[in-house]
Amino acid sequence: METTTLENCSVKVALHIRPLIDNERQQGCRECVSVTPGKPQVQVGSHSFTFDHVYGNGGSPSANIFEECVAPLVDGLFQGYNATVLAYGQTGSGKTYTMGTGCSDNCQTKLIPQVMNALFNKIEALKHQTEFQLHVSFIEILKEEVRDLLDTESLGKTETSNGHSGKVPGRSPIQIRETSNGAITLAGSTEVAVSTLQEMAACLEHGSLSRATGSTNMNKQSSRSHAIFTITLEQMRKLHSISSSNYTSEEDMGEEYISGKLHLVDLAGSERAKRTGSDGLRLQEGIHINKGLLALGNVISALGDEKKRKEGAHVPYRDSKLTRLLQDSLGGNSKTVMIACISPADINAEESLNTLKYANRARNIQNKPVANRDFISNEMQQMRQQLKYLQDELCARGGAPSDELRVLRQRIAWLEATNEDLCRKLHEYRSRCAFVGRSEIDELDGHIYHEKTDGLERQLQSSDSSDLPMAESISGEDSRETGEAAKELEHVLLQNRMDKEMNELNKCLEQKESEMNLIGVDIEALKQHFGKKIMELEEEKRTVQKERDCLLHEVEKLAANCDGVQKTQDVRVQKLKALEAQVQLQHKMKREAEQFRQWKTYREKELLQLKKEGRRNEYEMHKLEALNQRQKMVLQRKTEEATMATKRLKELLDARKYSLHENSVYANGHLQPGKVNEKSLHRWLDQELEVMVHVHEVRAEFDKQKQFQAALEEELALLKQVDQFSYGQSISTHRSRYSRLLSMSPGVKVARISSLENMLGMSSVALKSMASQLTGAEERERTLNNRERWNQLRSMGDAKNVLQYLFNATAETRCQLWEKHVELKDLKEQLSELVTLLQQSEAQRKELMTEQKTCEQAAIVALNTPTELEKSRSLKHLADEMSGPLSPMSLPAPKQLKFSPGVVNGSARESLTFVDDAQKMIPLGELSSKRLVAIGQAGKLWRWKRSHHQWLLQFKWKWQKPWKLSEWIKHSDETIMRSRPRAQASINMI
Ligand SMILES: Nc1ncnc2c1ncn2[C@@H]1O[C@H](COP(=O)(O)OP(=O)(O)OP(=O)(O)O)[C@@H](O)[C@H]1O
Repeated sequence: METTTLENCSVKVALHIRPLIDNERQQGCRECVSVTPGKPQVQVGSHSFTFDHVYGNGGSPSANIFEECVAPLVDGLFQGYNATVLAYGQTGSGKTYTMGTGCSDNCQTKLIPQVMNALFNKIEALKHQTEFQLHVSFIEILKEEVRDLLDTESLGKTETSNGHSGKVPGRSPIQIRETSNGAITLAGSTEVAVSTLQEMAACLEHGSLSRATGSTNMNKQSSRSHAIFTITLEQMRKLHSISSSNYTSEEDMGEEYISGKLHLVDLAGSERAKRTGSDGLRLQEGIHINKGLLALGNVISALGDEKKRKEGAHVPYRDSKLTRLLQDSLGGNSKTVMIACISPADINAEESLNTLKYANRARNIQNKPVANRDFISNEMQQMRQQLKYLQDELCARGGAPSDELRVLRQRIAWLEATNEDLCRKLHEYRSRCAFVGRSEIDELDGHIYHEKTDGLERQLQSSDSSDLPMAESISGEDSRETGEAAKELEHVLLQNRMDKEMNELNKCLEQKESEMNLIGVDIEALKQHFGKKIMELEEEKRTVQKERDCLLHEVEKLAANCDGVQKTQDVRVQKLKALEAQVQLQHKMKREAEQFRQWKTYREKELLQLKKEGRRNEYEMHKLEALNQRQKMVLQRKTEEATMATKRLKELLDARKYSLHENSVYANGHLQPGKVNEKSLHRWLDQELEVMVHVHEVRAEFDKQKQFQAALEEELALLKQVDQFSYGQSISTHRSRYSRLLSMSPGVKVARISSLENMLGMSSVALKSMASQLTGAEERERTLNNRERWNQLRSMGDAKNVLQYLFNATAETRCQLWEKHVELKDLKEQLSELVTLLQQSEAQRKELMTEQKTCEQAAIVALNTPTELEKSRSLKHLADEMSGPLSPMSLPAPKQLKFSPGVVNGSARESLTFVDDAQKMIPLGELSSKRLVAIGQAGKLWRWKRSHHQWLLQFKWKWQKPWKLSEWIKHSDETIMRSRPRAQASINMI
């Protein structure tokens, strides 16, 4: 196989930004990717990237991808260049959508169907000079195993209950091999020969349906494997010498064999388990997907780094099956286009940035496209000569009869024309013949006619079925004879017909005349009969007219008599009408008054309602303002924290750069090894650890911020949807959670939406800045983790030193951890004590409430006390009961109050009872003995005091401050309420 090599050509990268999808819109996501107008350039936050093409979201229309990026590869395939189209991007970014590998209905806007169309159109155009053979294969890499998507048998067997692969007994898995000339092949994969577009489309559809997909939080139909659809085109092209001027003299120079492969790759998307919500099988798949993509990233990094490339650094193709299979496409002999797919949503900013960085790096990869051509000269030449010899011989044999053939053709044409003419005439005769049959032409004429027509028909038939010599016999003479006979026959027929018509008309005339004679008698009789009838009717008419005149006359007379009566009646009728009108007016007025009343009530109600609503809105507005304020403060705090963390991280990263520089200075021999080195190593290690901790901190802040943003977005989306909720199932499912939103008035809703959007904007900015720091830092961490971190250590001494330092640090950290553990345990114990205290104080509060009620009732009863004397007596009694000192002054003596000792629920209690005038006992409540004693001991003075016509029980607490009992209870309530959040916080902490 001879190969033609093109100059180095770099991997072309096209960026495809899909529009926001429904799911993202519902979450209230905003676009965070902007395209520079007229340039293939995009910005995400402070980052800017340039590609070969940018499609969607303000860039070129997506429909141009095929023409601008893929069609040149299809053309190259016909020249023998291998090609690869690679769709790369995070999960849900639109790779499958763009490629069309998930498309069962062969949608023509996707890339693979367009490739197939272009391929077959070109084959159709070239097929007269080239022989084509097409093969397709379709494989997927699922969990580091290559599966054949076109091998129905093995797929059927491998399918397990969860729809994913297992090993097939007896069938060896597909192996990746490298041929002697370095090409990568798949041993054991099915290669289906196709000759039509439909067959190829069927292969694509069939394989797409067999591909492993599953649902994740980020994509309902997420591809769980990397899929490669490969089209192999083989051509055998005839070569002709350039000097030949015309076709016949063109000299055959042999044939050229050209082959090319086009790989159409739809990668599975990178994913974060946290966001996809994957677990179990999906998580496993995700891990494998990310591993494959990481390996691809490493290959791209190795190839994209110019320095490494020049040094001929190792490219880790063998780290995964994916990179092994794409070896030709990345840095190999293929023409490659990478289509980097991203989502424009701010929620995906971090992932999109990663994709953009990788894609940007891929632009630096240099490929060396090679055309695969071969001249199969000798054997083919021989065969061609043989063919030519045979063709010549055929020509020599077939050349003589060509004149004869021409004459024969002319004859056939002439005969066909004659035949047509005769057929037309025959048709005319046949129709006339039918007419003759109907007019009952006499037998003789019929006989003549039939004989003639039969003769003619026979003639025609003979001419119809005649072969060539027979056809020659029908010459001009025969046709003249036929014409004369036809004219004769026509004339005879016409005559007969006219005779017959004449006879018939005569007959008709005779018949009519005889009828007229018969009818003539009857008409006279009928005339007489009807004349009589008319006379009778005229007479009757006259009689009826006379009767009518008489009756009219009588009516006129009667009318003249009734005139007086009529007048009175008219007056009455008028009065009645007036009355009726009055009544109706009254009714109307009543109705209107009623309507007015109803309207007024309705309006008043409405007004009330509006006022109520206004108040409610005002209240809501205040509440919302408070909420907005609170949330803004939280957001501000979070943003500040995030900014601080990001800033610290940035400082650390800068410091690390400096320390690396320091180390490398030492490594270059500028500094003396020894103490300085040791210290700088320790400093370096501290910084490394601190960077790790800060990356962790920023990541945690980032996640928190994202959660906060997600909550805001959810609320915003719901607020926007609220109006669309019909009172049905959706409202019932959301009501409990979002009743507050559902009952919001429009004004409040608008205010809330704008405040949410404001906050989202702030949050989006913070997220973007964190994402940009994080991607850089995490990527560096990954690289360092892989190999580079420990490159700082130059000797065993350094390594030991660092190890010792690390050991000390770990030991110290563990000791601190242990101390923290002990502290935590103490805290827990304190907390449980607090909880008990809380419970006790809650019980006390309840008890005090009951007491307050009892005392208040007692005070009310005391109001009815008749004399001061009785009051003081009664108070003395009360004081005795309470075993506390009492002031005798101004105390009421509620003779009706009685304390009686008793036991309730195992504790001593005093029942306070009111005895009314009829000596009826009315229970008022209970005071625990303990409480009474406590009050008695603590209180220095009890007194009843009259103020504002109300008796209130007061006592002095130990610090001599006078307290109302209700105030005292309130005070203890507040104490409990104050201690509650602290206790709750402690519980949460534990
Ligand atoms: N250009 C686009 N226009 C409209 N919708 C799109 C576009 N690209 C993708 N989508 C929609 O986005 C969703 C995700 O697309 P797709 O399945 O192609 O993503 P993917 O990158 O292949 O994901 P995965 O890696 O998980 O398989 C689908 O619902 C798809 O219809």
